[in-house]
Amino acid sequence: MEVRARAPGKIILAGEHAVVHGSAAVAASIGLYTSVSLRLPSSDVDNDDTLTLHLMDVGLEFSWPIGRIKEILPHSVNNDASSPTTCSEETIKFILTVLEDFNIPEANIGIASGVVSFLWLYTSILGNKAAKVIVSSELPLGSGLGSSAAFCVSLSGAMLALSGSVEVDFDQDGWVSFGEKAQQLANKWAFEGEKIIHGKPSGIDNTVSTFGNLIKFKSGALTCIKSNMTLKMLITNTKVGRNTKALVASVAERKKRHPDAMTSVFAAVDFISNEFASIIQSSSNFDDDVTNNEQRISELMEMNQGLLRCMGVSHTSIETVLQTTAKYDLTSKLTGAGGGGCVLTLLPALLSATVIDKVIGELEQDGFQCLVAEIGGNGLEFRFDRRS
Ligand SMILES: Nc1ncnc2c1ncn2[C@@H]1O[C@H](COP(=O)(O)OP(=O)(O)OP(=O)(O)O)[C@@H](O)[C@H]1O
Ligand SMILES: C[C@@](O)(CCO)CC(=O)[O-]
Ligand SMILES: [Mg+2]
Repeated sequence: MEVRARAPGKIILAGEHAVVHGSAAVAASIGLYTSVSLRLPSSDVDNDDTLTLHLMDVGLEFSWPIGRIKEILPHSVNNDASSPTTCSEETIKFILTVLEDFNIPEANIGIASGVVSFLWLYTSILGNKAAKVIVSSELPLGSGLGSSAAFCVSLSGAMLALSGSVEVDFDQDGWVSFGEKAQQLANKWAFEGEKIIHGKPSGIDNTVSTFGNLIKFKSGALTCIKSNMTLKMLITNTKVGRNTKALVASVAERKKRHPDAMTSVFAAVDFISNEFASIIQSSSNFDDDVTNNEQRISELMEMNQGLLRCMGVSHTSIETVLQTTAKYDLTSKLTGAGGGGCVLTLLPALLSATVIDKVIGELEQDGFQCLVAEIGGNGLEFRFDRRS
């Protein structure tokens, strides 16, 4: 039997990093997905008694005999899909040493934490069943668009769908959402996966990937934002690689060194995110209101970027994007963990297509990659392939 699941990436409109320290943040899902195909053997002939993980985006395949899985992760014998549990530091370190056998190329070394996350989720949710799992993504990996969360959410969704622990309708055609209870459980498991990749995640990325749309998030609590404002953002990928875990840890270190100053920075971000959320929530479609709201949002983005600089997570490539877009009177801020990765630029509703083309042309000439993605679409979805 085969199930497919997909989960979207995200942009953070305001509040990244500060959200890890209890401030509010605003995020939206984007129409770029990570997809998982999970196939359990349907007959003994099919069953070669191995667990295989194929990561298409990096061209790597991992495979373990089920006997080895039981040795590495003995909890797989008594797994309980209904109660999400945290993988201990000790177990993470142990699995990382086991993965040394695969000689993961240096350029893809960050993938190891994704594989640990996969193994933890798989053995916790499906125990030690043989299976073939294939992951592919439309998202750039490690660029601030929530690829790690989309990875963990889509895996958790596919695994839960075949676990027997959530109700799923096998008879529906096309992509369907899970019921609320199953969504909550997938989100909790994905958070456990994110902990392995991020160290200390706030939970905003897995939450927006699971539930989709526009959300405000603070101290683990989600508020859905209903907005009729058409927010248009240009996403520019600086293509400078970075690692969210290291950046989150560096902000925590800075907070230890300057607790009062950093607490004030986080408090300022909290005000910015709350104001951002209330503007997009209350917006009307009258031209004057739209322009006024866009000006306010643009100022909040500028302030948020300044505070992200205070946290030490901007980068020369990000500053170059900011300077280029400023030439066209456009405001930008980094999105996600920063340190490279992606930058958002607000595209006002009345901005002409000619100007947009010019900005994109100039950014691409600098070697950056521009993406235009739909904001605020669906979250986690699944579908069954009845032929298998
Ligand atoms: N499609 C994928 N295939 C394999 N591993 C993936 C995939 N997507 C994400 N990962 C894992 O997630 C890691 C990247 O996560 P990281 O949190 O650093 O970046 P991000 O999630 O793209 O950005 P941000 O957290 O700032 O939104 C990869 O190194 C890998 O371990
Ligand atoms: C940098 C951060 O705030 C967002 C990464 O997309 C980390 C997190 O909230 O887990
Ligand atoms: Mg991430």
